[in-house]
Amino acid sequence: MDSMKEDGLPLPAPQPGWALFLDFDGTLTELAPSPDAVVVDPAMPQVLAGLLEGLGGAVAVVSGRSLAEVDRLLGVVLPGAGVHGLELRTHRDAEIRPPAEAEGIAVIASVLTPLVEADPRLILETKPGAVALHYRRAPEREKECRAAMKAAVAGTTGIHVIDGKMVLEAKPDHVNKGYAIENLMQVPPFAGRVPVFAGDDRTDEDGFGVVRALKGVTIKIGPGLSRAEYRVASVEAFIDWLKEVASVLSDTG
Ligand SMILES: O=P(O)(O)OC[C@H]1O[C@H](O[C@H]2O[C@H](CO)[C@@H](O)[C@H](O)[C@H]2O)[C@H](O)[C@@H](O)[C@@H]1O
Repeated sequence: MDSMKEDGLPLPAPQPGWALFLDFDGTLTELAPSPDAVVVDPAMPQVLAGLLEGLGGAVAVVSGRSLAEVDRLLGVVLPGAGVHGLELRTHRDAEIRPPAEAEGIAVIASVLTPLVEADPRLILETKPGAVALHYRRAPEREKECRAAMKAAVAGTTGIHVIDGKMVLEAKPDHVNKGYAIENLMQVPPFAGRVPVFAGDDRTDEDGFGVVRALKGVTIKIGPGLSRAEYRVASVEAFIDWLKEVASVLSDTG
């Protein structure tokens, strides 16, 4: 296992043989008080189009959100993985491979509903095969949210809770972002390329582990312990770098 560090190397020079895997929240957009409040840089569709062209289509989004949500917010359809790898879409025009029935998720959501109904600052986000309890607008309620989520998941099987940024998510055990990247790396146009994964969150660490094992490039956005090798301070600086990558690759391509 690679060690966790608070710092990292400055971002590397772009390479045409990369396969680029991008987290969404905290990587392609600044975090916002609620999932619906994020604002995507209006230049993003053009930047992504440039990256797709420069990297032979090997650009994917790997998000905790559903792919339908990411498509709507980005305004561009990319190959990728949603709900931490539960949903997979290997090509831009392929159908989303739907998650297998996650027994228990509906039960967890119904157990948590009274808590959220009693405090409008809390948000229950239901996704295909997973459910997230957000406490960003009520950080002082973190402990109660943890206890409620733990109680809701007790008695279900094959489901565990992951810690995101002011969110607790219940999802099936068998998937994570590392699994998603491994799957995408087996199909064209990703196969045979060097994987590059950028993310900001604890849930991205599984992806960093897999990409490091594949001798790829791992990029952490913002502060916090990470096993990523490279580090960039902010979403803004990362998006500037993506713009530069798109421009360099179009000049050399
Ligand atoms: O894997 P990601 O694409 O980074 O998605 C992780 C989770 O992101 C969203 O929640 C986070 O962003 C919200 C909007 O900025 C913020 O309000 C919340 O506190 C963050 O945890 C999303 O709502 C989740 O479904 C994703 O799993």
